[in-house]
Amino acid sequence: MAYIAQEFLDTPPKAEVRNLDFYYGSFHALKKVNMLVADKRVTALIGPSGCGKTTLLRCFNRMHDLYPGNRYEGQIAVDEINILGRQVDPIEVRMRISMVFQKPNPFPKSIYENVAYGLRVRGEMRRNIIDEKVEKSLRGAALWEEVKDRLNTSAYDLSGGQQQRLCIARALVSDPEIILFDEPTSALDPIATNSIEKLIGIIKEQVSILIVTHSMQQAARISDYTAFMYLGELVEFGRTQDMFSQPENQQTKDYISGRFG
Ligand SMILES: Nc1ncnc2c1ncn2[C@@H]1O[C@H](COP(=O)(O)OP(=O)(O)OP(=O)(O)O)[C@@H](O)[C@H]1O
Repeated sequence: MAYIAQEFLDTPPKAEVRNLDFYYGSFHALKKVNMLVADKRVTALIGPSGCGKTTLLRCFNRMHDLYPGNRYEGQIAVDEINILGRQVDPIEVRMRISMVFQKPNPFPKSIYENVAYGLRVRGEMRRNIIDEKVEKSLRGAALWEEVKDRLNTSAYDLSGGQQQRLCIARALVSDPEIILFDEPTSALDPIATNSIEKLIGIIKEQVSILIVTHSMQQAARISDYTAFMYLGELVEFGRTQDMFSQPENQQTKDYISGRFG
């Protein structure tokens, strides 16, 4: 899809994907993707299985760098700096842009240590600062009241929904500018899903959010903008309301109405 004008958004773009191609070895997984991520808004990535949603999401925090043979071409500019640039440290990028995965994946540590870990690896040693930030992040993830009296117990003793909120607290602790969510509720029941969706609505007041979802209802409920992908291309990008009521592209229309995928 061609370049999207910044004026299209109701807030300035936090990130801008420009002519992005991505290759897994010789497999061309993303093809000239252009997209905007509006500041303090939720952008949903939708499309049939294998279209490249997760691949695109992972470009944003340089996850692909962990495997040899992967290659990017093009740019993802965050505040006008290309985070795919060779001079940019991927570890730095992952502090600014954190990720929450499909399955809750707490570390085999206490609730407290799960959140504190991100601070410790950055060299934070001051106990009072760590305490403060752990509490703030757990509050931000709507988990504090449930765990404040058992911070030193194992994260594995939490329910799936609580574990996912713990992972959100872990993502929040580095004060990220963008949070990437890869199907964050697909392993959760409807009640836990509802609480994560509500939470995303609150977090977006502070942070820009990009979310991959297979649920059209979820995209419609929580996102402000939606990007529809197909076979590695970004086919349509628009305001979620418009996209779901009057998609411009026939493929988008077919997908949204459940006619394929
Ligand atoms: N590590 C890899 N090596 C080679 N090809 C890969 C790799 N990971 C993904 N692919 C391929 O890249 C394409 C896009 O995959 P991706 O996981 O991004 O799709 P997706 O839209 O997120 O799918 P789903 O909705 O099923 O999670 C697919 O054809 C997939 O087979």
